[in-house]
Amino acid sequence: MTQTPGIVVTGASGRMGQMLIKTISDSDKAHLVGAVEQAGHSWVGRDVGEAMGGAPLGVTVTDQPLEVIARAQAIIDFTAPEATLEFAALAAQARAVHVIGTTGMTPEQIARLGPAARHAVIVRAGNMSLGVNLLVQLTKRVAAALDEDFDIEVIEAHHRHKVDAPSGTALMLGEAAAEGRGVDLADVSDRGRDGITGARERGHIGFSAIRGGDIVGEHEVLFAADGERIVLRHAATDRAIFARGALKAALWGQGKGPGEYDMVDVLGL
Ligand SMILES: NC(=O)C1=CN([C@@H]2O[C@H](COP(=O)(O)OP(=O)(O)OC[C@H]3O[C@@H](n4cnc5c(N)ncnc54)[C@H](OP(=O)(O)O)[C@@H]3O)[C@@H](O)[C@H]2O)C=CC1
Ligand SMILES: O=C(O)C1=N[C@H](C(=O)O)C[C@H](O)C1
Repeated sequence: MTQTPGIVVTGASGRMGQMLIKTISDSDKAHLVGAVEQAGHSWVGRDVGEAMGGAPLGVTVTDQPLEVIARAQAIIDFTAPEATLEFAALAAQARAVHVIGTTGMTPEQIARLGPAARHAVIVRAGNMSLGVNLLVQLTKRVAAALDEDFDIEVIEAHHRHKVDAPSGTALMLGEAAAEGRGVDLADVSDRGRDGITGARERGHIGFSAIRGGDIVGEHEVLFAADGERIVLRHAATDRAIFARGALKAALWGQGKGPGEYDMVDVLGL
């Protein structure tokens, strides 16, 4: 029988880490070969299934990522920017597909993924769901069809624990709107308005972030003109959509040439 790809999950105890472990364990297309946490974490040395409060999965949580990545065909990584850069180097060494869901990376940190992508496949997206990646395409089309009489605003809402803003998804949507308009987002981006900001500048793309409760992730792209408004909206109600997308990316990357890819490549949108 052909063996399915073995996958390592980093940030195993995290909200996404646990969802990924469940998704991989339930899948017949891949199997879990490693679960990584930081040194000193209370889960290290325990069976990851038991640590999650369920049945044993036969995988012990480790703080030695290279040991498990060396035996894996893919690593799925929803952690934090500097950790992701370290995992990228290890995945490149092992020639394992590195699926990156981590958001909040600066342009400099993203550029530092370049050397790893010369040796291995990297699939990175601020949102791994089918719905959001479709919304990105729609945003690009709508922005291309409208002129600057329509003000573009990206509004996002997330749970109280989220540490980065605007969300990775909001930035993807902003980039798509800017691309549709044929402008560089860095030149037209309005972030964090407060105080006497002056009137809105024509052609700018604004961002607003709401944080509260257990909101999984909601995104709206507003095109507002005199006399009419268009609203494109996505609401995530279950983190499983991100985990399913990430697993799809890990499988899609098998046998692909080294390089940087995103979910538009994976989903063929
Ligand atoms: N692209 C997408 O579709 C999605 C992206 N995300 C992004 O994924 C990331 C994680 O989100 P979420 O699961 O909610 O966050 P959590 O805080 O619940 O989990 C983060 C995990 O990463 C671990 N971690 C943090 N720093 C390091 C490090 N230096 N080395 C190793 N492990 C580390 C944490 O360990 P510890 O507990 O020890 O701190 C924790 O287990 C965020 O950037 C979020 O925006 C989230 C959902 C969807
Ligand atoms: O931190 C989260 O939770 C999420 N992060 C991603 C983002 O920054 O857009 C994706 C999703 O919205 C959930």
